[in-house]
Amino acid sequence: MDTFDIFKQLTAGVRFTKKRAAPSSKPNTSNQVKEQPRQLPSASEAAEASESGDECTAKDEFRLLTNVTGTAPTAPKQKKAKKQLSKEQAEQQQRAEQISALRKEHSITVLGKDVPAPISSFDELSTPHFKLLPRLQENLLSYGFAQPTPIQMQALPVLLNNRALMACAPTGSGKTLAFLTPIINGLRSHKTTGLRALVLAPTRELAQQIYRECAELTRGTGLRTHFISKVSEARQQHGPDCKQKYDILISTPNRVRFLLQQQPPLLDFKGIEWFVLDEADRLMEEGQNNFKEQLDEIYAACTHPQKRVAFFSATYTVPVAKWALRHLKNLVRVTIGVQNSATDTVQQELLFVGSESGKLLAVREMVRQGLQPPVLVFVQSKDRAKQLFEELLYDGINVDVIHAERTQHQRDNCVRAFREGHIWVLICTELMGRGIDFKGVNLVINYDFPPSTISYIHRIGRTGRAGRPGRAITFFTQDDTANLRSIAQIIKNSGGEVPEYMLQMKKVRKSEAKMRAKKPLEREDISTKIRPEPRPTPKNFVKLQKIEKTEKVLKQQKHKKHNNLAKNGDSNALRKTKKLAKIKDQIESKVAAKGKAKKPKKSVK
Ligand SMILES: Nc1ncnc2c1ncn2[C@@H]1O[C@H](COP(=O)(O)OP(=O)(O)OP(=O)(O)O)[C@@H](O)[C@H]1O
Repeated sequence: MDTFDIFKQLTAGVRFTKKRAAPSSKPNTSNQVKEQPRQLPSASEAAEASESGDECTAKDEFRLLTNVTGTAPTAPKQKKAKKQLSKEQAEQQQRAEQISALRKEHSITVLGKDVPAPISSFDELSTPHFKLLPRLQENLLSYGFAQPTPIQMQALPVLLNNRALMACAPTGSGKTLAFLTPIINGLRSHKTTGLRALVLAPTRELAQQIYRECAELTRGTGLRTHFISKVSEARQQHGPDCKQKYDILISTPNRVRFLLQQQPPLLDFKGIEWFVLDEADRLMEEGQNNFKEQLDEIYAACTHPQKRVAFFSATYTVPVAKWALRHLKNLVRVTIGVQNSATDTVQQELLFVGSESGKLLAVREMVRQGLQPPVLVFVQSKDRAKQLFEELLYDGINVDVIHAERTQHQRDNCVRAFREGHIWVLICTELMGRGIDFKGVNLVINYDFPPSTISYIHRIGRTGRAGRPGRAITFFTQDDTANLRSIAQIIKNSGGEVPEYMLQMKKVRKSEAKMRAKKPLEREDISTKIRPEPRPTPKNFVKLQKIEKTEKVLKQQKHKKHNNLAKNGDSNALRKTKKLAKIKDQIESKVAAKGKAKKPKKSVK
């Protein structure tokens, strides 16, 4: 009598039901692997194994039905009968275990049915299973990367198998390459039919950066990529008379929507086969001044029945995941590490600076002790960016500033100068918080406390990219304590040290956190100057400057008339002078009135 017969006798008359084991919260721990010889399956073998669903197999578990009354004695603990596996089954099981081990090693978590196996080297992409274009493979290898990053390991096979993807991986972990490679491979060669791939990013700077990477990767493939810089030029580049047809378009939602809304529309998205969102959670944000509405319109214009959709970001919010689950068929979700966490290559510090004026003192002290450029400094608004720029400029620091009020040309120059090392300290707003890949940023200073944990993760992710070490210092004052606890928690989760009291602080209500994310704190101006009189608001200031300039011109005219060099314009000039003097008076009295209502500014010196 073998174990099976004993088991049968003991359980006679008892009904069993089969239940799947609850999914583990930890990635891939269900198939605990004993030390295997570290030989990985080839990509095609691995893909087959995982397509057969092996990595999803949960342990079967028998559960006695509670309402069954039976006379059978309680069965003593039996050893589970070991099923004899065929050679083929044993090989399959071994492959599945290796896949699971590879995922575990790189903290890859997958959700979805029959998720393709990860690759462990770029060479695997040239196997017949993936059919990577030889030229694309060449371009990929020309980067000289030793191996794919974890997100590339898993996202590449998923997208090359034409699955919808929602990918979450830390900042600076190579997500751009993970979505561009499958697009290029899918399109294969140039066609004159028009646009077939659309990549959207929240800022022009990020879209331009993706465009540059795409131009590198498409070298020699014949594929044509376009980046919409100015909508005014788009008519020639995309209008009905345009002869040049592009395959891939990279842009921001507002530019694309504007072109779609023209009559007739300047873009045709019927042929879009690849729809990719970088910084997807930002693009899916709802509400005023957010992208969701524009995105809905653009998505609706992409009517190709087989379009592939991919979302990438370092952070995700619940509504985005819900949207993806509702709208995307055959979705695979990939997470590297812990969702919504900071990259562990950044050494993070929180620095109490007492008050607003303490921030300037802290920066100056850091400069005195020796800053290691390049340094990025984040402030919460363009006005504050301008103020800090003025201060640091007078300190003789090689500094520049980038914000939405600067012209596109100025913004481009600024980014270029920072990339090339001509600028050492770049002051920026949230505009540069996401996606921008400045190589080798040594330090990020959060001069103004980030409005949310999501913003914190992206801002500090401008350093410590592609496995390099980085450092981030976040200033805080008494006014910033509301978000302090959650950011301290992020630091702790990524291996940093924070004082215990911060973790014990009271949690803020969700509604308050949301409000803070939308509306930053009002802060005292950044200034060390003693200003006896309030400064005019920037708008009035520009107006006054203009008036003063015109007055100067009129004065010159008057002088010319006096010398009999000009015969006209005398009465005109007089009238104009009077009018300007009146406007000037009005502005100055307005500014003075505002100043009385305001608190007098504190000064550091
Ligand atoms: N396999 C790789 N090995 C080493 N470096 C890589 C690899 N793939 C990409 N990189 C480099 O890593 C850097 C960051 O890549 P990328 O900008 O795509 O990051 P990201 O994940 O999109 O970051 P973010 O979330 O901040 O947008 C780039 O400079 C890129 O060239």
